[in-house]
Amino acid sequence: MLPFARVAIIGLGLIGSSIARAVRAEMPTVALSGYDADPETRETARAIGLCDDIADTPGAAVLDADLVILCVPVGAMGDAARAIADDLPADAVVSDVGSCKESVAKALAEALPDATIVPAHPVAGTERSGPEAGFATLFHHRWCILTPSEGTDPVAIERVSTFWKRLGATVETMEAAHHDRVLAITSHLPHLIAYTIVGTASDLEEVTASEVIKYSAGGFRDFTRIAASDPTMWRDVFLSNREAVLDMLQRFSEDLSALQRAIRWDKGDELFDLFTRTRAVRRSIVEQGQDDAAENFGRARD
Ligand SMILES: NC(=O)c1ccc[n+]([C@@H]2O[C@H](COP(=O)([O-])OP(=O)(O)OC[C@H]3O[C@@H](n4cnc5c(N)ncnc54)[C@H](O)[C@@H]3O)[C@@H](O)[C@H]2O)c1
Ligand SMILES: O=C(O)C(=O)C[C@]1(C(=O)O)C=C[C@@H](O)C=C1
Repeated sequence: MLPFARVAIIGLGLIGSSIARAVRAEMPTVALSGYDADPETRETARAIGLCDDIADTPGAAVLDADLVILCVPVGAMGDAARAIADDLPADAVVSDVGSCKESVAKALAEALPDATIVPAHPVAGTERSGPEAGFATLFHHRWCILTPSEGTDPVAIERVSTFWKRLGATVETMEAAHHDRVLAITSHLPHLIAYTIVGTASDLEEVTASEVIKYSAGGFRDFTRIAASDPTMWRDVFLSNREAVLDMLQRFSEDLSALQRAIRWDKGDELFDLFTRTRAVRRSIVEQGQDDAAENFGRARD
């Protein structure tokens, strides 16, 4: 049985459009409506037939929905929720896909005090954005983390969980604060490091900077992919998950200083031991079959 019959997607960028495509592929009888604040994005969504209906107002998009998913940058979640408040059906479940959960849960609860809210975070994406960047298989074999607050209707949680499983994801539930600490180190800090290293390289003297581009090899290239990620989305992530990111950054800086010392004082054993430990981490990730990112990116570009 389908967990929902009428799904409204607010925000039709990479994640919203991927959900729309995945719903079409996996649950074709579900009625899909969509809305995006950007008129050009709405036009594109109509032109590519992303949903059954692309509304011109957020209220019109959610009028008949039994599931509403907010797929906007985390800093815009509160605005997007306020914009649907008057038209949201009383029995609709509201969810989101934000990359941080505590701040979003607070914004949604304030904007929609009477709604049933089941926050979610599909841990899957690419550096691209917009309605044409999405693809139906984005969530296959990827985690989707639900962070419902205490007292949330278990039936609503189960329905949202079933929805994500139908899109190919593996679902896990955890507390929002814990989610934000875990993702601070596994996703947010890596993006900060990528933005920094590419920024540093591009600030080098003119000749060297052009050589950096010309000779960029595997490692740096991978950083440039991550550093091409959407500026609005990532500005919002860092400002919304401030405490956890600053804490992880402090620990990272201390470890980086230790490495700096090891290089300065010729402590080869320290370097070797660390690199041996990190190689084991990579191998265990590959063994668990979690390294299908490259495959996903290949599909994204087909
Ligand atoms: N990109 C990723 O890798 C990824 C992965 C998982 C979760 N997320 C989360 O998904 C959300 C969307 O990210 P994305 O990558 O799809 O971004 P995107 O830039 O591709 O799309 C966001 C869309 O939201 C629209 N929008 C902004 N404010 C709005 C509002 N108030 N009402 C309606 N539409 C509005 C924008 O016009 C844009 O089309 C973010 O919260 C992000 O943290 C992103
Ligand atoms: O691989 C990428 O391009 C991503 O940025 C995806 C990624 C991640 O860090 O893993 C980015 C942000 C999300 O909230 C979830 C997934």
